Amino acid sequence: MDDTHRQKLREYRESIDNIDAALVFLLAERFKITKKVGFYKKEHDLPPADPSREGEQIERLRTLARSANLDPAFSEKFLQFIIREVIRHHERIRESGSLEQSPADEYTGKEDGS
Ligand SMILES: C=C(O[C@@H]1C=C(C(=O)O)C=C[C@H]1O)C(=O)O
Repeated sequence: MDDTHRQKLREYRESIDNIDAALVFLLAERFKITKKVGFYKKEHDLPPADPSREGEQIERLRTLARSANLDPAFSEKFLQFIIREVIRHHERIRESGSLEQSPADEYTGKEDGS
């Protein structure tokens, strides 16, 4: 690759790196608050998943995606991917009262403690 291409790509990639960093911080904040929701649900014996809330979020994000010129199907898949992980956390909190894995689970790579 010649220097011109290298320089141009470096410039674009700087911006990509900043955006990726922002995404990590945003996701960390989201998981911080969904963890609180998980403990609240456990305390009040509420189910980990709430499909009607999820349906509303998906509709809202699909509309936002369209207005931002982003593929609504992609935004839906992205949100569902995150929500699946949140529900997994809530199930773990409900069953064990914590999000931490035991050292043995970490060793075997198991996430359900089996
Ligand atoms: C965070 C919640 O729990 C689950 C996860 C959701 C999410 O990550 O947005 C939405 C609904 C629930 O299935 C919630 O009930 O608000």
